[in-house]
Amino acid sequence: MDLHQNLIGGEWTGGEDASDNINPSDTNDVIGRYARADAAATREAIAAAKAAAPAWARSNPAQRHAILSAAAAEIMARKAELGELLAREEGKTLAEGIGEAARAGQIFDFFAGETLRLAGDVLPSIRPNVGIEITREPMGVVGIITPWNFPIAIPAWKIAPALCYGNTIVFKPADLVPGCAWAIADILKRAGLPDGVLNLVMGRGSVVGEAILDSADVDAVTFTGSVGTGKHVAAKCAQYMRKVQLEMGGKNPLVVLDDADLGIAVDCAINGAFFSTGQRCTASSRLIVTEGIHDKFVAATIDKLKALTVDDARKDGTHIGPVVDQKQLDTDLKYLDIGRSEDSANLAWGGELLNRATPGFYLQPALFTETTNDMRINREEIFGPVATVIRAKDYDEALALANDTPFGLSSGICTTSLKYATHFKRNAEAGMVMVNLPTAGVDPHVPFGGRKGSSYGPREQGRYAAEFYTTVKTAYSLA
Ligand SMILES: NC(=O)C1=CN([C@@H]2O[C@H](COP(=O)(O)OP(=O)(O)OC[C@H]3O[C@@H](n4cnc5c(N)ncnc54)[C@H](OP(=O)(O)O)[C@@H]3O)[C@@H](O)[C@H]2O)C=CC1
Ligand SMILES: O=C(O)CCC(=O)C(=O)O
Repeated sequence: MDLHQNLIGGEWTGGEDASDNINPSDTNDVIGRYARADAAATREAIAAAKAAAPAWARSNPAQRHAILSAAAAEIMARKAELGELLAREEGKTLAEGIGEAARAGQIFDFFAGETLRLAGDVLPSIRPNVGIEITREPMGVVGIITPWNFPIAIPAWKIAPALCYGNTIVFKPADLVPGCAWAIADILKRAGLPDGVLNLVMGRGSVVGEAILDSADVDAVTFTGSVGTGKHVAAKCAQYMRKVQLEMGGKNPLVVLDDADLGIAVDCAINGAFFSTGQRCTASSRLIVTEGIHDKFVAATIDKLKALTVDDARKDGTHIGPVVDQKQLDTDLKYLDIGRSEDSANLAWGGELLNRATPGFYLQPALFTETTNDMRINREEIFGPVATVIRAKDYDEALALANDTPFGLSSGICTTSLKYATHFKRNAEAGMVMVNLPTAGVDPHVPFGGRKGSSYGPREQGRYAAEFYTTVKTAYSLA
């Protein structure tokens, strides 16, 4: 079986230690073998990124544009193949996998354009004959640590802006999904990225991740993953006074008001809570529903859930693929038990393990009703196909419940009232607000991120990405 090596200083290298990339829809299916770097190899990658940094920082916008555009074009041209790889290694459905690959292409395309729009300010000083220039410079070496749930889009939305703004990279993808990460590195190398500008170091967080965090030569770290690891990353970065950006969990509410269009509300709930097997930090895990529509909404949602097909991610007709691995499945099952043990909570549908033609991590989507916001299933991120319904007496109570969470990533409302939609947009304590749309599923060219325990540091994506990937310089000169 082909060994996929790490990319360090422009050379494909390593692989003495390697892991099998396993298909969660069929655990007998090994996608390939992928190298696992150790701390020494990670330090080499950091040294390569450091050595490449001055030249890349001075590279001209046309060169960066050409490379990012070529990568975008190749990702787009290969979106079906890359989407299939994604579905095979992560368990998203084929349609979702292809959609995510296309999104990665759009992100590279966006930042290719941004290379040609880099700008600064020229200002007069309050002193006579003095001029001021405000410019943005790259941070230097950026450590990129990504999770398993968006194996191509999240690396794309960290790598593309890092390169656009002139940084070099040490990229550590999640150990569970090295396939898409390797494909991106391969595409960028062939697109003409100079040696050492992007270094791929696959392997474990406890080894590769720690080596990145422990290096004084890494100037900034961007991380997406769990709250626990995120806090650890932030603490380590503080020791080095290093810039850090964290995207972590969510416990995103979808408020459904009496005046909502029932069809839209149910579609938003099904999509937001259960698509991508609920493994999205933007998933609508809390459905907050007012009294007048509650019973109709629950009945219609369960009808739709009954019609969903849970099966092999790449099979025609599959709506929901498997859970990503045994560890995440165990977490989902643990929270199902926690929910079942709550006094009032009622597991109204789902939660059963499913057998399919191949051995995989198949779990029936689950809906708890009659839950209260203080239950653990409503406080803690589950990250699986499990959602809850919470009753609210009116809009004011629904808004208060929506905001009563340690998280603040995405918040949604289904209503036909302009008054409530407008009030919710202003008062939802979240980085992203959705009106009559699922809480998950965002555009590639606008800021992404949250508040409270969900995010830390500057926003990702769109032009706002410049805040993290650059540092501002103010230069004064006597005319
Ligand atoms: N907000 C989000 O988008 C995501 C949230 N999660 C949440 O996290 C839970 C657990 O998922 P998990 O994959 O374990 O999340 P982690 O936070 O552990 O993993 C995210 C990334 O951090 C790496 N990492 C782990 N430990 C360290 C460390 N000590 N230093 C540096 N990097 C490290 C991981 O490496 P490795 O390759 O070893 O995993 C991975 O690349 C999920 O159930 C879910 O609740 C998970 C994924 C995404
Ligand atoms: O909902 C989306 O489109 C993005 C979600 C995401 O980035 C995540 O779950 O990590």
